[in-house]
Amino acid sequence: MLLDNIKVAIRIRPFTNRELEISDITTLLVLDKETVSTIPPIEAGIRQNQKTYNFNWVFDRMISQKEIFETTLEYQVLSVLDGINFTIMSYGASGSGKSHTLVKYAEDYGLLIRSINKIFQTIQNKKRQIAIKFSYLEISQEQLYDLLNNMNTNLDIRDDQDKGVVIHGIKEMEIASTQELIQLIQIAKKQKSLKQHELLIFSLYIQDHPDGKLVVSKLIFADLGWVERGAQKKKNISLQVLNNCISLLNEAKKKNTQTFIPYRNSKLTRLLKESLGGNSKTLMISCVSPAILGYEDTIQTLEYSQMATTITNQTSIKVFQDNEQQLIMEQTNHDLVNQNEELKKQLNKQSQKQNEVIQMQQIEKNIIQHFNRESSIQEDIFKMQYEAEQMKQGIKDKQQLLDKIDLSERKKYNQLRDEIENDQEKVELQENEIKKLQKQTNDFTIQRKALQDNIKQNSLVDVDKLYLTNLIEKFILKLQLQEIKAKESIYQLHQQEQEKLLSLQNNQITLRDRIIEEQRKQITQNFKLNSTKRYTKSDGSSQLITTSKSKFKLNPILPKVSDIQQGQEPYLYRQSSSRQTPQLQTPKKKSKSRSKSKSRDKFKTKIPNKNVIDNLSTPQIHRYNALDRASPSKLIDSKSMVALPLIQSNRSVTKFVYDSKSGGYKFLEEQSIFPQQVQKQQQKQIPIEQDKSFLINSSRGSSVQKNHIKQGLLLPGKVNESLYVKGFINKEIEMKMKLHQLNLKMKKAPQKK
Ligand SMILES: Nc1ncnc2c1ncn2[C@@H]1O[C@H](COP(=O)(O)OP(=O)(O)OP(=O)(O)O)[C@@H](O)[C@H]1O
Repeated sequence: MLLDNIKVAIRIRPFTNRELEISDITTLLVLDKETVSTIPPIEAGIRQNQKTYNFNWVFDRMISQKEIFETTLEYQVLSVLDGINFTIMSYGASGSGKSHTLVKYAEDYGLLIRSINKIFQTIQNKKRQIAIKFSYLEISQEQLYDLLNNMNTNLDIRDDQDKGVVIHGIKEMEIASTQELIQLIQIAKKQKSLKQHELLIFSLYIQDHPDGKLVVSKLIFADLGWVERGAQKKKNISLQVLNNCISLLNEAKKKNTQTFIPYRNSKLTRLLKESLGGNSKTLMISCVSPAILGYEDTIQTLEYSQMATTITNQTSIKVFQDNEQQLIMEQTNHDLVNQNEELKKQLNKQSQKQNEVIQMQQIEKNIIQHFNRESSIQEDIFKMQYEAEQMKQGIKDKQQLLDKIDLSERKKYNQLRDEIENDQEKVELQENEIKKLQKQTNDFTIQRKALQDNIKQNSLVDVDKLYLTNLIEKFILKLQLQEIKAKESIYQLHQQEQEKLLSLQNNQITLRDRIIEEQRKQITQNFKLNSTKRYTKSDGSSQLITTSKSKFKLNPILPKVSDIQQGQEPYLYRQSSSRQTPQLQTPKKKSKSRSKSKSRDKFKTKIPNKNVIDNLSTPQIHRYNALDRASPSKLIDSKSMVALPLIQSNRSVTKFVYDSKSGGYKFLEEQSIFPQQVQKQQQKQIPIEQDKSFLINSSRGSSVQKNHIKQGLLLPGKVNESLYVKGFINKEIEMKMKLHQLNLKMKKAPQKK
């Protein structure tokens, strides 16, 4: 049995940036390698005298981890290979550098990694047969947690006669290298909870001890938590008991008496019982801050650390009996082999899983990035298409406005025309941009395929593959939805435009019907009045025939227009009796076959002769009419009062009048226009393009004026027969068809969704 005092090293850590902001004055003065003196800070107003402490080692701020290890442990720790227990504990306030000094397991390694590495090096060099088992636990709020197996929540400390203090149920893993230890710590740290005290325990099974017997030793690294402030303060019982034990052991030593040491009062002191006055070599690394901020903690650390220097341990080697040794060896070997396998499997599994996760995350990221790009380009295209459509509509509206502007308002006219040109340029630019973007989308199909192939070819598990395939499907669906939505809004835009047009045209149809009705009445009236009068044949007979035919379509004797021979100008011929029905005569010599027909004998074919007077007792509808010549859109203005000459006979003219004051239309029969006047008007040719006005008769009597008619409401030309009217009706049907198709399309769109 060897008597050996606890060794205590003081490590002063460097100032932190935060501490330097307050003050760079140190509270500790290192007098030599073993002595440190406190400098009570005046700023803190603490009335204390300077005090000097002695330790085994005092390490100043700039000392390296390596130096500390080489000074305090490099060879000392190897005593565990001889069967002697060894404990290294870090003690000190929060943030004083305990973990940094003791358990740092990356880069600037702490004492733990350096010690284990030294042990493995030694075992390897001397080819010694030693097995090392590792267990890792945490003490928090007087509870033990197994950090190598988080399922183990029911750990229990027991006292064994032969083995000393034993943690029942704790997992022990065999380690064969420093690297394995680092990996285990890394895994364990992930499940670490609130840190208070951490204990890393190594059991060394020494098979080649010079005694020829199995020797077991323990190496413990204890990273002790400090007294927590606030709510935690009372709960760190373990540290309070530890301080108490140190204090009592120190007193006992000073007084040279036997004192009861309350190790059992806390989990920590129970586990460290052998390290404090028991069978173990112990190194206490006390960490302190040089800053004024931590002065009180520094003093407390130095005080307890100094007390610890007086504690004496008695070290002895624990040797097992032969048969017992054999059993333990076999058991240990068996355990070690199993645990080794398990560890390797775990590590393999973990790295494989990690690879899969990384691969999967990468593919997922690629998919998301790709479809975000697709979506944003598609959105841009639709947005621009919508804007272009809006602009086009705007242009149409402006165009209509332009048509209404009178040429006399040249400035306004030019301004609007420029605006239209500008808008057209903008639309062109927009459409070019759209084309550019659409070019970019060409590659998307190939890229999508590449993403799908990547999933198939990858060594991912089926669940992951399925997830990624579904992800692509989901994005494609989203894009389709986006497309339908965008098209819907463009359809709506078109629909609005068409509805606008349709309602306008409906108004015109109503108007037309009213005109027709009035015209019919007028014709019937005139027919009765003038039935006995004779009329001269009109030129332009084809139109006259068409008109007359329509007006007298109830008369079954009248031939169809198609019956009239080509090249022969048909005209209406009226037989002598004024009461006879009007009949058509065609020239005889050019239609021999027809002349044979009995039914047509009544009609004599005649070479058109301007002198022949048509005695057909129908009202002669004035051939030249502004309605015939002028574009219908020029005939009526919805804003001013306009009279539209509709039907003219020798005696009267009936006009269709829009009265903006009353907001409606009305029919007026006006004063007579004599045939001579009519003739004059007929001869007067007004070019359609230039005709911005036409002659109207004001309802206010004789003031026959040439009024300026602004273009406005569309009105059918020659009421019921002009090509325009026919075209208009066709257009209406066409529009309705379009609207119907559009509606069908719109109904289908949500079904697609
Ligand atoms: N000697 C040193 N050199 C450089 N940095 C250090 C040193 N000591 C401590 N630090 C740094 O100071 C910070 C606190 O150190 P550490 O976590 O080791 O303190 P602690 O005493 O273990 O604190 P706690 O008890 O709260 O866990 C860490 O960022 C650490 O890297």
